Amino acid sequence: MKVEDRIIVPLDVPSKEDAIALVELLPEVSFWKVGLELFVSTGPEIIHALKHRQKRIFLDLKFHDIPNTVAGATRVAAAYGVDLITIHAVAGRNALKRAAEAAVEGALAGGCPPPKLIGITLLTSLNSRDLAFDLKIPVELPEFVLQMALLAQESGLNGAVCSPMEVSQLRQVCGDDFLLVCPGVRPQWSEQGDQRRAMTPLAALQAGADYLVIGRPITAADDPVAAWNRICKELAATGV
Ligand SMILES: O=c1ccn([C@@H]2O[C@H](COP(=O)(O)O)[C@@H](O)[C@H]2O)c(=O)[nH]1
Repeated sequence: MKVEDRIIVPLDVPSKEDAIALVELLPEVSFWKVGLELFVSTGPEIIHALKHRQKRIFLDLKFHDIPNTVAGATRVAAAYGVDLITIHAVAGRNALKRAAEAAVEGALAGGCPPPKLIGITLLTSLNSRDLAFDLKIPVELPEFVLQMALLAQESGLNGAVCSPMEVSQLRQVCGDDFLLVCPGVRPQWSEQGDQRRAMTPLAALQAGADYLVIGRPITAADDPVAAWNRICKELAATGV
């Protein structure tokens, strides 16, 4: 796969019009992420619009609820024919297992291939201090992320979302077939914003990430096309 096809760009915008404007501005982006803001605004309309343009879709709604509710939401989302769906691993083993079953049922009902389900381990906007002092989780951050990834894997999910800082450990323990998707990716020339566990695109890929999620360094740049080209050029130059 070409390196640019391993970059997922989030459509973190408030309307369908804004989203389509970005998609048309960046025709070389093949994989787009639809998150909470856009989906709350447009519902499945944006999914249909992206599919109509032959784009791959990461539906990042981060389901986190009781098993019956997570399963119901996953079943409906899987029928849209999206490629990736996120569920918080802390929803628990039963919710994750029910989601894995529901994804297959939903895809069958929608007549499309089942999406890959990936578990959120720990949001990349959180650091060790947040984990220990605010969330009161008495486990070192890398260990917590690993345990959440293993829970996702044991429950039948296809992969996990983690920061580039944990990807190498997860790759080693979870194996090559477990999909690792990394937000918290920042080129050296961009601002960190609210990301707390960030690394560069090259470092994330070298550590073993399958996909990178890179948003504001591209979409909030003065010239998004130039920012996209710069990231792709920098990666291509390294031969990753
Ligand atoms: O742990 C997570 C899970 C999801 N995200 C999402 O990724 C993008 C990152 O956007 P940037 O603009 O590159 O920060 C965003 O849509 C988040 O909802 C994450 O950042 N961390």
